[in-house]
Amino acid sequence: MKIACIGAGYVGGPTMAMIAKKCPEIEVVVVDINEARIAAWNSDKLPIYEPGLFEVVKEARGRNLFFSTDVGKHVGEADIVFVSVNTPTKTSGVGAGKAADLTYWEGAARVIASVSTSSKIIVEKSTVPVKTAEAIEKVLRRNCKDSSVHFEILSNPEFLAEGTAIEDLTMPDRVLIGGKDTETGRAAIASLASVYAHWVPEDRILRTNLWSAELSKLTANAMLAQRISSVNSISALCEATGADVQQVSKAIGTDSRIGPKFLNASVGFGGSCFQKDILNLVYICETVGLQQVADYWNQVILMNDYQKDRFVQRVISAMFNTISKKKIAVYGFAFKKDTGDTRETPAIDVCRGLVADGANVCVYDPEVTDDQIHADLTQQTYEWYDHPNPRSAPVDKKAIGISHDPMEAANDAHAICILTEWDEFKHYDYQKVYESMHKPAFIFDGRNILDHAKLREIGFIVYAVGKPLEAFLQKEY
Ligand SMILES: NC(=O)c1ccc[n+]([C@@H]2O[C@H](COP(=O)([O-])OP(=O)(O)OC[C@H]3O[C@@H](n4cnc5c(N)ncnc54)[C@H](O)[C@@H]3O)[C@@H](O)[C@H]2O)c1
Ligand SMILES: O=c1ccn([C@@H]2O[C@H](COP(=O)(O)OP(=O)(O)O[C@H]3O[C@H](CO)[C@@H](O)[C@H](O)[C@H]3O)[C@@H](O)[C@H]2O)c(=O)[nH]1
Repeated sequence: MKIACIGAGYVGGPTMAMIAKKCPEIEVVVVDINEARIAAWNSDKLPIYEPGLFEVVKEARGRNLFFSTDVGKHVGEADIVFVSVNTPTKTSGVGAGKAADLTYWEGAARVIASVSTSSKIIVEKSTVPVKTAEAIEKVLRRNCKDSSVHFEILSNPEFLAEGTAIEDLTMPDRVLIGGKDTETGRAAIASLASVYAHWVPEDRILRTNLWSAELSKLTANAMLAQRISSVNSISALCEATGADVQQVSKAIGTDSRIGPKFLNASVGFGGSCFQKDILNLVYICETVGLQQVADYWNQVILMNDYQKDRFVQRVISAMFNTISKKKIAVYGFAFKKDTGDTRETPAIDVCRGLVADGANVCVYDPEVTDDQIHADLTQQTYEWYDHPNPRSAPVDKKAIGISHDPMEAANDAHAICILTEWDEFKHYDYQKVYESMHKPAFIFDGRNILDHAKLREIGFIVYAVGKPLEAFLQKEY
């Protein structure tokens, strides 16, 4: 069996590496139009940072795992073609700011059609709107010159999270395969299931119809993001009342119907998926006339925007309503720990908000590159139609410092903002950090990862999301 995967990104690379590792008899080729990305996959410096990924790639690369820019050749030869291209939110035209942009998906489908001389199973790995399979099938059918070629489309959404991709792929909670309830549909599902069955227990391979699989992916992300927005909304109430959001999360999370995961209050959720997929869900609801359902899910995003903005307001008000010309160290720029990915990271909005109020930020992140930080903060980003962020304007490069040393970043600073939960932040010598800062020295813990009592003993004024406000902050706010 030969597998090709179109799209060598955060999903295509790790998922195919895992299939190649677990199925040595299957040839797996990951193809992409981005030459630099393919070159990086073929090198010792992979294009994405993901714990454990390099070991998996190294084991299979050159044996039965290959990375190539020759899209036509490898797709043409494959029995199964995974499509894991990007499906970002549309930024212009009908549905701008909400609908998924399927340009890359359709482009991939047209390539598949044009090079296919044998029948193939086409697997939707990208996250797509419900009914995409139907549209893609039409594109494939109408563009393939050989009428004897049959395309069977399956939906096999990916649930890995960045930072834990290898863990998630090694032991997935489930593998979801949606397909048609026809003879060829059932055969295709069985064929794809046999690939995963190399390492995934049979009872974790779920089979559904196409539309359920497509919708399950959007729903899973919406529900996960909703939990974060819910707990973040409660964090604001905790600060107003003296309750402690971590105690509340623990108390509710021990209820087995609620469960303990995804209840960490934070500066807001980021990442390339949650916002995009909820907007997509909202758009689908609107197009089928379900405005109340659309409004319900849109609120998850509005609450996330509120949380990011609330954090910036806290910083400003705590620091006597002026952060003009004050140096603020930002610890963490990635949207979560153990990744170098900054897509939709809350750090963008927070840094822009701080700079808009006159601060000089100095960013330290162990994985994100300087170029990425500069690009994220200085380039024009899309103004979301339904939730424009007043603090989202690009900022001047001069107001952004970047340091590769956390001690240096904090030196002469008035405040530190913790925006990513990198483990190393817990182990710094905060006594030394304190001594190098202006007084009063503030720490704004947007991830609740530090030892706040110890920091207060040292002399810091500490704000932590959803935790009881210390007297100093109550007076200032
Ligand atoms: N990032 C995640 O953690 C994650 C998890 C689950 C699902 N998803 C979904 O998976 C999809 C891919 O996400 P990603 O983060 O891997 O995106 P990505 O941007 O990292 O990678 C997509 C790749 O596809 C390539 N590409 C686009 N059109 C192409 C074409 N016609 N031919 C060849 N290559 C082409 C691009 O060059 C790019 O390298 C999205 O739909 C996303 O929503 C992402
Ligand atoms: O209790 C929590 C958990 C997460 N987050 C934040 O939420 C965002 C997303 O985190 P996470 O879901 O762990 O990472 P992603 O890589 O975005 O993974 C999500 O999005 C992927 C893309 O669709 C899905 O495949 C995954 O199942 C889904 O978890 C990050 O900013 C986290 O810091 C919180 O603030 N509090």
